Amino acid sequence: MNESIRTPGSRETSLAPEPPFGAAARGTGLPGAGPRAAASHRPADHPPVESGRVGVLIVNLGTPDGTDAVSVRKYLKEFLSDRRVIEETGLIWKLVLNGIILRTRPAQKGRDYEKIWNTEKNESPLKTITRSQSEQLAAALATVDDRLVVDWAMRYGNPSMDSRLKALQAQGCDRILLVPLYPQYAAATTATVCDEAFRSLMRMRWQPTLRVAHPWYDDPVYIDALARSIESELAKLPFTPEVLIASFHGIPKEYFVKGDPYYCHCAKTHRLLRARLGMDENRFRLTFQSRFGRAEWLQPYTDMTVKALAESGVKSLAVVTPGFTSDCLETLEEISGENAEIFHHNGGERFAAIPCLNDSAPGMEVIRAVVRRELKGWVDG
Ligand SMILES: C=CC1=C(C)c2cc3[nH]c(cc4nc(cc5[nH]c(cc1n2)c(C)c5CCC(=O)O)C(CCC(=O)O)=C4C)c(C)c3C=C
Ligand SMILES: [Fe+2]
Ligand SMILES: [Fe+2]
Repeated sequence: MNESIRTPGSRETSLAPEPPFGAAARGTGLPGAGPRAAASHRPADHPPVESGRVGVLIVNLGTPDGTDAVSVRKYLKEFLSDRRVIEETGLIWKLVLNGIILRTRPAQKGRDYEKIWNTEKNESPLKTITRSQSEQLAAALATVDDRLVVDWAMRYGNPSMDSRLKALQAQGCDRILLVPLYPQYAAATTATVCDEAFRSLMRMRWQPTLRVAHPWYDDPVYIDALARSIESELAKLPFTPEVLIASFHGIPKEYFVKGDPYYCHCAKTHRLLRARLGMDENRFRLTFQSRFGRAEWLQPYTDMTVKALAESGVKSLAVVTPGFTSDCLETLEEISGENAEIFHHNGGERFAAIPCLNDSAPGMEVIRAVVRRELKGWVDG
């Protein structure tokens, strides 16, 4: 282990429990200084306590457990009942949700999920990729400090945040870094991860100390990884696209008007990436996808831009989705499927969807850089 690294478990003062239960227990025999379990002087009626480890929990949005309508309905109900996602909570919305959306959308979306499903693992790509990111991060951090424990969870569906936070605590993590896997902050994504974490902590007597990673929309490591990935993907294409679109998931315009920084974060990512790629605004466009419902969302809309470009005579187009840490329904079906079709249907000829950073080498560089930065003061090295 790196001698220069000091983590909480290496400090005498963090041993648990101190008097009145008597002298603190020594190490448990696990590598390094932690975790430690209070044993020798613990009163018989006090439960064993482990501490001294540092958890890192990466959290993605969520996904259904299966493509059948029942699984998709369960997932959509949890997702669309979250007030951070749908801020409208009145009776009319409840009637629309239960009477229309949850009756029709699960079967439709189930068919879309079937098109992209990872049949080998029987799960969605979002889950496969998030697990791999967690495993690769764990392997990288194992060489930094053996008290670090890495895990992954989904905000909606499985594995739940509550179950993984409890599992980290049971392994002795009394400090946990939460990493919502969204480079751009939005209340509908980042804030709801925090809400859920604290809901889980509300039920704990001894809460771990929690840190939340700052969004990395303008981090040079992220911009550089995106640029390198785009350049290498474009180099593989048999054509040079006349236009490149950076398509981000949208949010209702009203959320932006009320003060959500999401639009500004996306615009900044796009501006920095455009400068890094040396493209002008006509060649590299910013758009927003995945509109839901009748209200106005952030504009320009991806599908309408794709259609307008094709109609205006653009024959070759590439779309990159920098706001998604992993490929998912919104990139694999909506962009590679629906938007490619819109482009071809309106006169476009060559369309390419550039993969997300996923668990690629540049993608892992970004996650590692974010985690190492946010762990400072807890784990330095
Ligand atoms: C209805 C409101 C929605 C808001 C606001 C919203 C914001 C938002 N979502 C993502 C990332 C993802 N969304 C995904 C799917 C998805 N999103 C919504 C709705 C809102 N999203 C729905 C209903 C769905 C499910 C599919 C559907 O029924 O259309 C996914 C993909 C999940 C998967 O399983 O692959 C991601 C990822 C962000 C980043 C965001 C705000 C910034
Ligand atoms: Fe979404
Ligand atoms: Fe969509």
